[in-house]
Amino acid sequence: MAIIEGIKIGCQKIQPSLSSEEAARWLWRDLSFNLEPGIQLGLVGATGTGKSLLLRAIACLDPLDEGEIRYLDRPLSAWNLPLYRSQVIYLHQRPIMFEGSVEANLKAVYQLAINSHRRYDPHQVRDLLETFDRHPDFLYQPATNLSGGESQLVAIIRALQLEPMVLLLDECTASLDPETTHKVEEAIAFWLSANPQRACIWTSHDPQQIQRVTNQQLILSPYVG
Ligand SMILES: Nc1ncnc2c1ncn2[C@@H]1O[C@H](COP(=O)(O)OP(=O)(O)OP(=O)(O)O)[C@@H](O)[C@H]1O
Repeated sequence: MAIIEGIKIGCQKIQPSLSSEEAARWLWRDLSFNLEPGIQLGLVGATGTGKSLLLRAIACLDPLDEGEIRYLDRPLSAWNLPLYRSQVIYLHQRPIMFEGSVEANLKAVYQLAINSHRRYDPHQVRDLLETFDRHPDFLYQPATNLSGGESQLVAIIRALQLEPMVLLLDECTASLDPETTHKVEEAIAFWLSANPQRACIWTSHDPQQIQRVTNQQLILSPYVG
């Protein structure tokens, strides 16, 4: 059974400056896909074809205009949203950091009611920091002063510590150097291998990365209606 299934989904781009007939055009339509367990799916398409929008729709952050997305064979509307979002995590290219230290940012997710049964695990976090060659003192840095790449690392650790089932990786290594990018790819592969039911979707502007890490690809083409 697919973990996530898109059934004839469509999304329109709203262009308020245009006349009403032209104002809404389909970015993608009649799009169907399956995300199977164990798969790293590459979402491929030119700039502006709606890759981020598709990941955000899967994460239930943007609505669809047509069709249905299902998680574990149930429509997203049938899921408790916080529970769904704790299992299917979207990683933004420019993650938002809260005021406070890196560690405060990592701990913040445990204040959500859906994670109240979990505890922040300093050993797990230190292991992840080590994986990414970060000194433990990194935890005490003010998170709002981090570089783009450092913020991406914090966002990746923040997600991995929650042991989600699906990661939606939206150019999540775009600001990292090649060596750290490889370490992130390895950490994602390790996370995936720890549970055969897990899967992830990558977008990247680096075709080599898509070739390297993904074992299936979904090509988004501009919709011609
Ligand atoms: N919620 C939304 N509803 C409709 N259209 C949107 C929405 N959010 C963004 N768009 C538009 O959809 C188009 C596709 O944006 P998106 O960021 O998904 O593209 P992308 O394929 O990820 O591009 P890139 O490769 O540059 O990252 C853009 O023109 C954007 O303005």
